[in-house]
Amino acid sequence: MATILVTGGAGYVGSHCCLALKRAGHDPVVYDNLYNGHEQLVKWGAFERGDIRDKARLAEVFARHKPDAVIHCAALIEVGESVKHPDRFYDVNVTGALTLMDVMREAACNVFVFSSTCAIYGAPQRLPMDEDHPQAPVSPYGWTKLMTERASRDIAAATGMRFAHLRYFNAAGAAPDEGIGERHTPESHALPLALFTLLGRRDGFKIFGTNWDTRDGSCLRDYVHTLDLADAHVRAVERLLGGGASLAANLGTGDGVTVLELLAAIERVTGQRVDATPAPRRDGDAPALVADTTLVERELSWTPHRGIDAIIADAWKWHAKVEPGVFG
Ligand SMILES: NC(=O)c1ccc[n+]([C@@H]2O[C@H](COP(=O)([O-])OP(=O)(O)OC[C@H]3O[C@@H](n4cnc5c(N)ncnc54)[C@H](O)[C@@H]3O)[C@@H](O)[C@H]2O)c1
Ligand SMILES: O=c1ccn([C@@H]2O[C@H](COP(=O)(O)OP(=O)(O)O[C@H]3O[C@H](CO)[C@@H](O)[C@H](O)[C@H]3O)[C@@H](O)[C@H]2O)c(=O)[nH]1
Repeated sequence: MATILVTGGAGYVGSHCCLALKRAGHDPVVYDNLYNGHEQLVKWGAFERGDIRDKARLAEVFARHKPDAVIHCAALIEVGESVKHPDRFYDVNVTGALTLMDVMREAACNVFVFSSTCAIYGAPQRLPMDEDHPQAPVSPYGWTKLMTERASRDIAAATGMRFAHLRYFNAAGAAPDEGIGERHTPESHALPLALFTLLGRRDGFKIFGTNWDTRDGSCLRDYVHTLDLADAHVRAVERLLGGGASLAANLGTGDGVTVLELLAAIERVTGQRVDATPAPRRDGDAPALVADTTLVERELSWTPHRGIDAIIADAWKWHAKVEPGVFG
């Protein structure tokens, strides 16, 4: 059993990582400033409130819990906001990661699992996208993630730290039976927004572009269940703690789903039709993003077990039944 510090563990992906760590026999400790997180989502270990840019507070938490490894999920995540306020994103996502790795070095904590993103690749030059795809982010958010990957690679070479850069495609789904799921404020992701329409929390769903070069004209994405994502984090931590080599790996399913297919799947799963209307393309969107998962299957023996219907069913149960109770 290892003690794992999960930064951003009061957030969406981080809370699922804590559940998976606990199920695997480990001891998660959440470090989060609650900027976008929720204390109600911290259910499987200690909670330490703090900012990843606060070196003294981090050092105190490392001294108290002596983590064997870090899963670094804490970040600002809104791509559009990163265009408006790049300084904030570089500060939290890059300075915060550097501060965290500095404290890790001082505490002789050598395992760093990092929430990266397919946004580091930028516009797709080939599909599916493998890890050697050219890296040319189109937003400051993507750059902060790429810079953190680069910095941790260099720090690892100098210090002996080992890393796993996990490049998520579209995280989706929930663990409603465990009382955790997605709650971003503001929400910008397609699946929760479509479900909010069914729940009367939004007036209608806008399909951002219907003339893309895809099989039905709407954008194609690779949705991966957060429980599958979390399982990959546990595998990555265990590999590195066991002395395994660093890696950078895509986390996706390899199967693309268009926005129109997502809406059809929602109708299939919930029995209700989303009121959706075509709208102009959203700035910064790529037409299609799909992962090549060969590397992660080989290196972590990881395959996602939940397809789009299971993702929607869990998200639907979370938003419709569980989330209102969790947040009062
Ligand atoms: N959701 C996705 O589809 C997706 C895709 C690719 C990558 N990612 C990455 O996964 C990670 C988690 O994303 P998420 O969807 O769970 O977002 P989230 O907002 O739910 O979680 C991020 C957490 O980080 C915390 N945080 C923010 N700034 C902090 C700071 N300065 N100090 C301490 N804690 C801070 C927030 O309070 C929040 O709990 C992020 O790094 C994100 O970039 C997410
Ligand atoms: O109201 C909406 C919201 C989204 N979409 C479309 O749905 C798809 C998925 O959008 P969204 O759920 O917002 O995810 P992405 O924009 O694909 O962003 C994901 O992929 C990025 C990498 O490109 C990551 O950085 C993000 O964190 C992650 O959420 C895109 O084609 C959007 O254009 C709509 O049509 N209507």
